[in-house]
Amino acid sequence: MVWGGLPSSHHAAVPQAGNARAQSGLRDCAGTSRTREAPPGLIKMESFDTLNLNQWQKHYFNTISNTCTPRHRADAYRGHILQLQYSLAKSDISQDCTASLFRRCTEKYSAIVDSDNAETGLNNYADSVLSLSRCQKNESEQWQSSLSASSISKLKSVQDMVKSSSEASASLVSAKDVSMVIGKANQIEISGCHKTTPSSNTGNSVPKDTHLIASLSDVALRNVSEKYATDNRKCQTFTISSLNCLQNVHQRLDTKPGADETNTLDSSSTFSLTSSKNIHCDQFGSNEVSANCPSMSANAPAHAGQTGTVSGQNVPFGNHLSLLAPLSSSKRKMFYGSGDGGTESCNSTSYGHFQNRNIANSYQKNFDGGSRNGKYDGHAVDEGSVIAFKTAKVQLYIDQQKKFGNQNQRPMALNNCTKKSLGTARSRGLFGKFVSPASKQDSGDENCQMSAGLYGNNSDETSLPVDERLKNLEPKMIQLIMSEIMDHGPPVNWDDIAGLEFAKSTIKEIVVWPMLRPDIFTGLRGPPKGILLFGPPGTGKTLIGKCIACQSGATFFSISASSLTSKWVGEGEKMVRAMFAVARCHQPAVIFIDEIDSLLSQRVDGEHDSSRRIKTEFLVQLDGASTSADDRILVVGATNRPQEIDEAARRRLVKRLYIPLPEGSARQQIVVKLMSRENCPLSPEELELIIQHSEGFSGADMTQLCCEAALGPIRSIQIADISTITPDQVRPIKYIDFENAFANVRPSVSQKDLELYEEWNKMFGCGR
Ligand SMILES: Nc1ncnc2c1ncn2[C@@H]1O[C@H](COP(=O)(O)OP(=O)(O)OP(=O)(O)O)[C@@H](O)[C@H]1O
Ligand SMILES: [Mg+2]
Repeated sequence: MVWGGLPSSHHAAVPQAGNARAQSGLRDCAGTSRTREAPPGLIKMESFDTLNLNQWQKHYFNTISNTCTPRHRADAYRGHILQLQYSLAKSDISQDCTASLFRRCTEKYSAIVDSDNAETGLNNYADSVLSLSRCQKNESEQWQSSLSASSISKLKSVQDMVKSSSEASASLVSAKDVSMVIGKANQIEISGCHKTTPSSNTGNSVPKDTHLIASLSDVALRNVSEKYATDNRKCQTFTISSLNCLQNVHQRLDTKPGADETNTLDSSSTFSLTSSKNIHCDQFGSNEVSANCPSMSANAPAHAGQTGTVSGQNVPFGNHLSLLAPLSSSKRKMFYGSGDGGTESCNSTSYGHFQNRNIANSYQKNFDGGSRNGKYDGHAVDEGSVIAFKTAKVQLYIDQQKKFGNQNQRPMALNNCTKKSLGTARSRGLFGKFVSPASKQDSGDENCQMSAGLYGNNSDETSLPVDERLKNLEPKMIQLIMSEIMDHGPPVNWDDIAGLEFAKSTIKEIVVWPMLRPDIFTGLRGPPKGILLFGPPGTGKTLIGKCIACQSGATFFSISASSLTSKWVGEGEKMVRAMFAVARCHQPAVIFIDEIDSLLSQRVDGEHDSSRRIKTEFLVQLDGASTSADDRILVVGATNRPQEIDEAARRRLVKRLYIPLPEGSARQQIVVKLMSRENCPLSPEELELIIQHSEGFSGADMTQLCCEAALGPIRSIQIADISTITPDQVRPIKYIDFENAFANVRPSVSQKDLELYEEWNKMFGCGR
């Protein structure tokens, strides 16, 4: 065996026997019988080819040579390591031996690589670079940042801004420049351009009736940190520091007399801090301020106890702080929102409207401690949810979704009903702004957005449910029904309808009660699917429709036949389908079709195809294969031409109620009601005479008669005096005015027409 280049001292550790012995010797090199570790070069000859041997020897020589550079030695040890890996892979040496040798080689290798000694190590590259750089001239020591508070304040633009903001009575800080952080400590920190440091409770108390106005941040309030703790609430400390440099928000600490002292933030006095806890304002100019207050409130007077109020929403003190610059009233309104005044416990959190998402997000993000449920617009807000501004309608919709679920997607109730009108019954009136139904889809209209959200039409709220029944319908039609046709008229009561007792009681029986008690009105007692109100013009048919809308509690769709046929030429039947589909989603629903004769007139030869399709679709929807017996959709039609209605439609409008001309008592009711709002001291005899003279008048005629009589006193005034006379100088309405009015107002219904109605009522009517 030849161990090339190995020093004799190492030979003792070399296995002297053959291959097997050599292997066992290597394997035992870390064992007890041979305690001496084999040097890196101890590898049996037979396991190496010549090349490896040469390399090994070379490496070994390099490691022991004093003349070798650190780099050569490092290479040598790296070579040893590779050789060991190679030998281990070939099972030429034992694992124990490999581990031992590895450790030694690695240590030595690392010692060379990591050493920054220029003679023995390699880790000195940086030194040379640094020494090189040290030779270069470096001016960094002379450099100073210009971004210091003093240098910034010297800038002309900053000074101008400070000056203008000082002069301004209102702050320029907007909520969007303010952020809040809520931490665990019992502190609220409001930081402006200076670093915020919570102050200790060592400030001077604000004397009563003292008004301090501070100019807050010239850079606006960038960070408002609200630190809040669930525990130790009684000694919460609110710290407003670094206020001396805050130029833009005027803060008035207003200590008011009362059971507790009140501190008011915000120069417009809309935000107040009232708390039994301590409020400190440090560095407030030269003043230090602290005051004890019972609660914190916005737009609210001082409250004793733990609860503050944000615009009607009670806020547990310490859970909510929004430092507002005096905002414009609209912005402030948005910020505060309109709360419901509901009381929350001290462990819950209330939010007003957060005008700025950042605030809300920051607030929400950093909310720590206390109850996890808060209130938003009077509705629960879970922790983690992002508070974003929602309109009341959208919020109401969300609430109703929670309440009714997908089954009953009623939108919102107004006066116990939701009224929707299509076409003629729009509330915009004569001078209302034209709203294109098409453009509404893309507009930011709230209703539109809501309906888009409702029906999953490319809205932000795509997560909202899409009703299966609406999937095949055109979104624009659904949106039209949901938003463009919405109408909220003045509420109408049953008492507003004079006379017509039979019709009213029948409608209550058919419409109102089944809506209220659907569990009782089932089977044979189930309500009819259609009602027809027919009678002379001006007798109150449309009025009844409005009353149903308000009193039934159902979703109310008021649709004009002409709008179906004119606006959607060729698409009228789709519109009808969409209307029923939407109504089905909003059960119980009432579809009121005024002048139904124009929609469901008798089908004749040569009729336009589109109107025929509309009729067919309507009949199918009203009582067809696609209609479920459980659907609680009532169609109420009104017409003064009942004889023109198609017989198939007539059959489906099961209850056909005659709405006749008002009787004497009803006419008297109308006159008394209308005159009660005027200065009209009519005697009973005079009233009786008026009723006698108005035989054959419709309700509309009676209304017109009263309007005409009411003009009598005005006509008696000299034209020259019209411009100067005061309302109380106008004389009362007298009987003579009615007499004159009778000369101008005639009954609008002829006797011949009346006979036709009577006849039709006898044939098809359900009334007396
Ligand atoms: N029974 C009534 N009680 C009180 N007011 C009535 C009554 N009937 C009619 N009026 C008055 O007449 C006006 C018109 O009534 P309404 O529009 O309901 O008539 P209509 O039956 O629908 O007529 P048309 O068949 O021409 O549509 C009402 O706004 C109301 O002022
Ligand atoms: Mg009418």
